Amino acid sequence: MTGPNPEANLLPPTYLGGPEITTENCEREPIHIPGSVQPHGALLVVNAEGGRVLQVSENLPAFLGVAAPEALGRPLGALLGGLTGVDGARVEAQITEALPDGVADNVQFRVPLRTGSGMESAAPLTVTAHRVGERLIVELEPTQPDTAGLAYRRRNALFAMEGATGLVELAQVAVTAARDLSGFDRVMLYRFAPDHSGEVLAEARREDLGSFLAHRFPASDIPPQARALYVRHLLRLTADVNAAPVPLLPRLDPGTNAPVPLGGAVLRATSPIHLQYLRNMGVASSLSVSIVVDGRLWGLIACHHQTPHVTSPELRSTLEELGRLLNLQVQLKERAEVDAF
Ligand SMILES: C=CC1=C(C)/C(=C/C2=[NH+]C(=C\c3[nH]c(/C=C4\NC(=O)[C@@H](C)\C4=C/C)c(C)c3CCC(=O)O)/C(CCC(=O)O)=C2C)NC1=O
Repeated sequence: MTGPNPEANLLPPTYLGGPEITTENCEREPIHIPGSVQPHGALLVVNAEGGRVLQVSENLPAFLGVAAPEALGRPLGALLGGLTGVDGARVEAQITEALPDGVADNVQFRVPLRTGSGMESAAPLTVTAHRVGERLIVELEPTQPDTAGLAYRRRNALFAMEGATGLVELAQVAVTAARDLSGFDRVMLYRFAPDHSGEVLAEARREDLGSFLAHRFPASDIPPQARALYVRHLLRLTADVNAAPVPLLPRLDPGTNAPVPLGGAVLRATSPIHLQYLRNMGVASSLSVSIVVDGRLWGLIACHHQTPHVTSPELRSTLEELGRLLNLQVQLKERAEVDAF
C-alpha cells in the first residue's frame, strides 16, 4: 500500500498508511483510522489492562494542562486527578468497570467532571469512553450549557413522534423535533433506495435557506465503507469543516504499531473528501444519525449548520434516541405496509 501523497489537493491526510485518495477511489479511504481528531475536544488511548496512556491528541494541554509527551505512560487516573475537584482514580475505576473486556465497541460510558481550573477550557469537561479490544478510547469535551430543559423537550419530541401516522408525517415530525432540540439551520430525513442512492423525505430548515426536499443524491455521496461504519456507530459530527485535524501522539498505537480504530469516537477527524463536499454545499458543520432497520442503513437524520456548531454529548445522545425511535417506527410501518399488501 503506498502512503498518502502529500501533494494531493486535500487537507494533510488524516488517515495513516492508506492509499492516495481522490474522488475516483474514495470508497477505499480508511475513514476509521484517521490518526487525528477534531480540535473541539481531546482524545486519549489507554491500555485497558493497567490504565496507562498510550496515545494522546496533541491538543491535550488545552484540556488537561499537561504537555502531550508528558502524558504518555502515565495512569489515566493521575492525569484526570490534575483537574480541580476530580477524583481521577475513581473516574478511571468507573470507566474500567463500565467497559469490561469483550464489551461491544458501540457501548459508551459518560461522566461529567468538575471545572478544570487554569486551563483554556474553563468550562466543565465531560468524559465519554468506549472500548475497542484492549484499548479504552477516552474523549474529553467541554460541557455545553444547552442541556437545560433537554429532558422535557426530549420527552415532548418522543410524544410527538409516537403520535405521527404514516411514514412521511413521522419523518416531518422527527426532523422538526430534531431541529427544535439541536438548533441546526437545516435537518433532513434522508432515505436510501435499494441502489444506495437517496432522497430527502422531510426537511425542517431556516426560512432563508433553499430547500432540498425531494432532491435525490447518488450512491457515491456516501460510499460503502461509510455506510458500513454508520450501521455500527449511529452518530457522527463534523463541528467545523475548516478546523485543522489534530494528530495523535504517537501516530500509531505503540502496542500494535498500527493506527487505533476511531470509528466509535465522536472526535474522529472527518474524511478530507467529505469536508470538501460539505464546503461545496456551503455547510460549515454536519451531524448525522443513522436509521438502521433490520440491520441495514435505511436512512439518516442529516443536520447542517452554516457556521461551526458543536453539539453537547447530552444533546447527541438525545438525537441518537430520536434515531432509535425512528428505527422502531419505520420498521413497524414498513412491516404494516407489507402485511397490508
Ligand atoms: C442532503 C443530502 C446529503 C447527502 C447525500 C450527504 C452525504 C453524506 N456523505 C457522508 C459521508 C461521506 N462521504 C464520503 C465520500 C464522498 N462523498 C462524495 O460525494 C464523493 C465525492 C465521495 C468520495 C468520492 C465519505 C468518505 C464520507 C465519510 C465521512 C466520515 O464519516 O469521515 C455523510 C455522513 C457524514 C455527515 O453526517 O456529514 C453524509 C450525510 N449529506 C447530505 O446532507
